[in-house]
Amino acid sequence: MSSQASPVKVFIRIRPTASFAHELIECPPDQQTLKVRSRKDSNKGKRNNQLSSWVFQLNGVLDNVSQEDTYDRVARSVVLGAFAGYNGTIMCFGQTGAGKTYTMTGAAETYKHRGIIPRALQEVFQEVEHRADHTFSVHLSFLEIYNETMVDLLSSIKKGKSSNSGVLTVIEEPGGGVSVKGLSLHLVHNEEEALNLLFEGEMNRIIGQHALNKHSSRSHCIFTIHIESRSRTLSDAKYITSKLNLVDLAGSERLGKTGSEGQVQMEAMYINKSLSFLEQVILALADSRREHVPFRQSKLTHALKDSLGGNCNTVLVANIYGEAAQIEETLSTLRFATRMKCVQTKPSINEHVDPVLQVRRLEKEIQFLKEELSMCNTLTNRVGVSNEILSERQVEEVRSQVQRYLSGLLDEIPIVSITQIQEVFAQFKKVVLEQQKKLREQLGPRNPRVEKAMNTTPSTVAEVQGSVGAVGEVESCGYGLGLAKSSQKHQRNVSPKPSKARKDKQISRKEGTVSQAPVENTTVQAEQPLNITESDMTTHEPQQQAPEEQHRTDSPPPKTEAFEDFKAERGSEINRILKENKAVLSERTTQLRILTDVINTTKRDLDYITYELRQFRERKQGQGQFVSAEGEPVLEEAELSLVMQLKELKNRYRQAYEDFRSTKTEVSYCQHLVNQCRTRLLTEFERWYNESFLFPGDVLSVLETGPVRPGHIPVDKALTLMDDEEQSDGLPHKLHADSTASFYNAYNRTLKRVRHLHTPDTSFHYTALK
Ligand SMILES: Nc1ncnc2c1ncn2[C@@H]1O[C@H](COP(=O)(O)OP(=O)(O)OP(=O)(O)O)[C@@H](O)[C@H]1O
Repeated sequence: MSSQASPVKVFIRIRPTASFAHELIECPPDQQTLKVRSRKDSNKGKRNNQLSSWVFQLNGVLDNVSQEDTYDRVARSVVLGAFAGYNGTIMCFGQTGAGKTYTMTGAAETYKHRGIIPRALQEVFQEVEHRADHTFSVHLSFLEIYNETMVDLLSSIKKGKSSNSGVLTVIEEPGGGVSVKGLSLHLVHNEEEALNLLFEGEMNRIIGQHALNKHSSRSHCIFTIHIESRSRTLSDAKYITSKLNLVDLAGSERLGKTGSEGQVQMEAMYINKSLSFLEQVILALADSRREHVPFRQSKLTHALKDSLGGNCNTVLVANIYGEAAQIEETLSTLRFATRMKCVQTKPSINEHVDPVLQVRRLEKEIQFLKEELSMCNTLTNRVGVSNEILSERQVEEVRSQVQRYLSGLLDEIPIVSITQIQEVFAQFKKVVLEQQKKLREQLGPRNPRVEKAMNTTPSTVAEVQGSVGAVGEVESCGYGLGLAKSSQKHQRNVSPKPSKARKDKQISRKEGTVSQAPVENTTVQAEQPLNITESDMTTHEPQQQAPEEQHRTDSPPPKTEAFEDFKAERGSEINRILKENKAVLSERTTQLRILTDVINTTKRDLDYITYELRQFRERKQGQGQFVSAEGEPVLEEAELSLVMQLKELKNRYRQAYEDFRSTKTEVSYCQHLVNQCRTRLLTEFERWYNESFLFPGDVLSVLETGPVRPGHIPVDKALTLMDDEEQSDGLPHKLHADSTASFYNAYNRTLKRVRHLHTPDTSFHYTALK
């Protein structure tokens, strides 16, 4: 539970005395300030006449305050906080004989002078009685730390709950709290039982005698009240716990003042040492820059770890003398108290869930839901529907249904109940996993990339089955997944849906006069110049994916999308070259068409003039021949004109035919380049797609040793594409495939050379390449 930091509350309690040093200690009426003066120069260790003064701001100064008022001001809120689930710690600190035990336990012989512990016990049991809507259990423990040894002050009491009868050890709990393993816990039902234990423990405390206190406590004591509270009204598995640590620390003492000797002196050394560790912990806690707090240095600081730096409401009572003789120790105590004020704790409610009750509650809820479901089924005439866990026989029946469904013997699996549906899914999953396993075995030794590809869950069982040793789904534009059987041939026009790009092309064909011939069959036929088409400009763009392919999750992206991505990124350069080649091809094709028209027109004109000339000559034959004065035959003007026309047309025809032939060569060459680029684009895309989404390169090489899949050009062929072309196509220009850039440069250079070979007076000029 979230909590806010709150500082430790600090009170000063002054032991009443007849010789109160009014000139040195002043208690202003606000009861929260203490002014102290001292004549002693603490640096030099000797008295002088200079007065030093200090002002201490505290949460309360208890001067001549009764035990009852002390309890009310110091302890009441902490005790009541325990009923809300907050841990609380109240501890008394101070010089030996200053009144710590008096404050904490009080004078046992007088009821009126009883201290915080008996009053807290009284309050606890009063609250237990008042809070009838809760059940409480109260346990007590009483720990003494004497000369760095932990002692269970209630170990002599029978019936105590103890996790260990041997040595006591401080253990740290998961939430940051601490507990003492082996310390006995005693269930108490009322105040009296609790007080019995308190007094029993007090009796067992080690008491010593020295100059300042006849009954000096020689140990630190932690009396703990453990409270557990559960609601009677709510059938809740939640419950809260809290513990109240009531700590009576041993008093600091100056051996010179107490005159301790022997055992008491040794005890004093232990006490002072552990109090010094306590001061170090407080200093560390008060300094926000300190990362480490040395709690484990002593048993006392370790046992008080959660009281000092944990989720606890913590209050310190610093007990001091009012006499001038103890002013130095008083100042020392007040300085410690001031530091303690800087320590922050984070009180939070200790709420728990009882696992047994939780299970019981959930069982009840399940039962209730079952009854409600059964009622629902009855109301909707679904009698006999059971949502119980399926028996082995029923599971077997579902398995059989799934098998028959997968093999096509069963059209659908009837839905019977939720549990049956879940079992159907489980059986499907089994089938998928089995198929994956088989596939792995077929692909040979484990390969992380194969694993990755295999772990991509296919969308359907059929898909998995289809991919095992059989041809994959023939995707649009001839792309295939999986291995192709040798018997399976590629059918180019399988896909029923044209891609958007293809649709666009078809629209443009309608508008123009473009042939519908498929790409593979496109060749530029020199013998049929009039049939030159633009169909070779059609790209091999992938067609629309099948719908189920599009909606697959955890599967490779549709090839149409992937191809578009590929063209925009990885294959952008080759795609750009392809586009430019196609543009040049288009331009040359247009030129070729124009030349064809010119040739045809010229030929028609030639035929016509030839015919006219023949007619003219036939007519002339009957009229005789004109001759010149020298007797040479002379052409009439009309005949001469026809002859001149004929000559000119022949020249034009010859020139046009020459141009046509060279343009046709260019078209042929451009077409070849376009095909080459396209093949390369598709090959590289195919490889990229397979490597990126399907199989790693080494698997590909295995796959590609078999027959060529539909639309799939073997990778080794693709890689040696340029070499193959150099050897086999007989092109006059060498193509260098070091990179797409050099490829394109070579292409441009070739075109320029072809252009240069043409005579400048040709009627048809090449458009400059970009
Ligand atoms: N506020 C008080 N009113 C009346 N008597 C007091 C008060 N404070 C202390 N005393 C008396 O002073 C004596 C010493 O007190 P106490 O034993 O509580 O000191 P202490 O701090 O516990 O000493 P030590 O550290 O040596 O155990 C006791 O006789 C006690 O009754």
